[in-house]
Amino acid sequence: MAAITGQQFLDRLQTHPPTLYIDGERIADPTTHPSTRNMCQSLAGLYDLQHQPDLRDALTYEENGERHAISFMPPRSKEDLRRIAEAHRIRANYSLGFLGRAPDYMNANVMAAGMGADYFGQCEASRPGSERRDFAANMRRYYEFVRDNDLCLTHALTNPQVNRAKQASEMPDPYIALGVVEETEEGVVVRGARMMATLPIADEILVFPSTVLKENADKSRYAMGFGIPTNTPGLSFQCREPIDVGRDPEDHPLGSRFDEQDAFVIFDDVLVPWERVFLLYDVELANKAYAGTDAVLHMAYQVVNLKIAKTEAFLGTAQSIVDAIGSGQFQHVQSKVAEIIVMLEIMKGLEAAALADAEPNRYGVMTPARGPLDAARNYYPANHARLPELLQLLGASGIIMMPSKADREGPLGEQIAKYLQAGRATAEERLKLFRLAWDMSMSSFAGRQTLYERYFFGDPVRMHSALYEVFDKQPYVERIQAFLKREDKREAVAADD
Ligand SMILES: Cc1cc2c(cc1C)N(C[C@H](O)[C@H](O)[C@H](O)COP(=O)(O)OP(=O)(O)OC[C@H]1O[C@@H](n3cnc4c(N)ncnc43)[C@H](O)[C@@H]1O)c1[nH]c(=O)[nH]c(=O)c1N2
Ligand SMILES: O=C(O)Cc1ccc(O)cc1
Repeated sequence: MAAITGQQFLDRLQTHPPTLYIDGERIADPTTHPSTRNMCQSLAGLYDLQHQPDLRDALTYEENGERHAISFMPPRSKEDLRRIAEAHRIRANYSLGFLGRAPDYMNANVMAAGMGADYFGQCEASRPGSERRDFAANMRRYYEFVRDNDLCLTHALTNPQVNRAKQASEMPDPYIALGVVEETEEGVVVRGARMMATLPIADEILVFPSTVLKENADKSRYAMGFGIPTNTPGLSFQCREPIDVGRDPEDHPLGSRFDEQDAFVIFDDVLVPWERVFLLYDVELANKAYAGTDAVLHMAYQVVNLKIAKTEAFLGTAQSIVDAIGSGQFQHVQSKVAEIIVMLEIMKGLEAAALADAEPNRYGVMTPARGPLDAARNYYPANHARLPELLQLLGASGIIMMPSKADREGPLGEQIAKYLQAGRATAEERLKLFRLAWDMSMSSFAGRQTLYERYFFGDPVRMHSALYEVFDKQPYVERIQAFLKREDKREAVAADD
């Protein structure tokens, strides 16, 4: 198989549904359940893009006579990276950048991990040469399996938020955090939970090392990496309250389409077959897994392109509001739109710098530069919340006074058409626009987005610390030291009389 169609995605999900629970109910078929079916359709639409004749070349690449999604392509040159970025942006525009975890993100993860599979071979529990316990071979095969079947992946890294002052082993129960219970002939049995998996409507879950395991020991039952089907026995996804509440897309233009869901993941003695194990017990390897394979950089490259598309959507919406209500001559209004332009140009500049300074990594994969990507993934979470705030400031009461489609078609329809028209738009056009602005800035969909942007790449506090640790500050310290020691010549120049 190769790049799949939307229908193939839906068929697969219907025949192998993940064990999802929403509001106390087991979801037998996510493709038809009211809380999840629209999201399934949106994902199907995203898969269909790669078969659209005008996009096929941009979104897929050929390998061994098959066409695969381009986000699986190991970039070998800057031109490859540029093509991947273009595909990320095309796919991001499908959701105006509001689908945080479209499959491209995890595709970038498994591509980089697959290319850097030797990293996992260093694990002491790995048995190179053995058919099932060779972790490097397992990681390589898993990448090919995911690519060849165009699988949709979710992932879960963090432990339950029980007590952040304690290590996993110090919790009230040793299996609150996900841990290995035993090894068997077939694989490892794991028990416990992971806090967050966005897009549980997926074929597989990748359980990778928790961002930073604070274990004191070198070896830990909590250090692990594996990938298994989302319908594996013993695995359950407790979903959060749905945001898609069945409203017309005209009323909830984003929430009715792109509720990607977030789930708490429970592993009730789940057997992970040996051939799906990539890392075990090794705390140091676990803590560095994303950096050691450069997966974090390829994921960040997808992210920076996605956030460019999202910022462009905020800019387009902001300016449409300004145009609709005729506020563009006010200087503070111009200044607010200019703020979005500045954010956009910063993100575009960082993306361009990451590409310009890309270099092949130790596995021969052309890898975007770390510095600009680290800047982007620290900058955007800190500044994103200003974007919905700016829409609120520009739209004011218009963002709340938005009769629905049913209202427009109801007894007050004529009055609504008259009083809620805009200087340069009919009431219908104006209300559709303001509904979008509301879903970007005010609704529960927007609220979840704001939290997502703050945390999806990790805790910003610890990300800043990590940047502080890795960034080489010494040359700048030395420059200042040299300046402080400089003794300039101070003789007066003789006056020229
Ligand atoms: C909407 C959404 C969606 C997702 C995710 C989050 C959200 C909000 N995440 C999880 C994300 O990786 C996670 O939120 C961050 O890593 C932060 O971890 P916690 O949420 O557990 O906060 P945590 O509980 O660690 O922090 C809470 C507060 O305590 C502070 N704190 C805690 N420990 C600290 C320490 N040691 N030092 C300093 N400060 C500390 C933090 O700074 C913060 O203010 C996720 N993950 C994933 O694996 N897959 C996914 O798909 C998603 N999806
Ligand atoms: O934990 C990391 O080091 C990188 C990372 C962060 C978020 C994520 O979703 C995947 C990887």
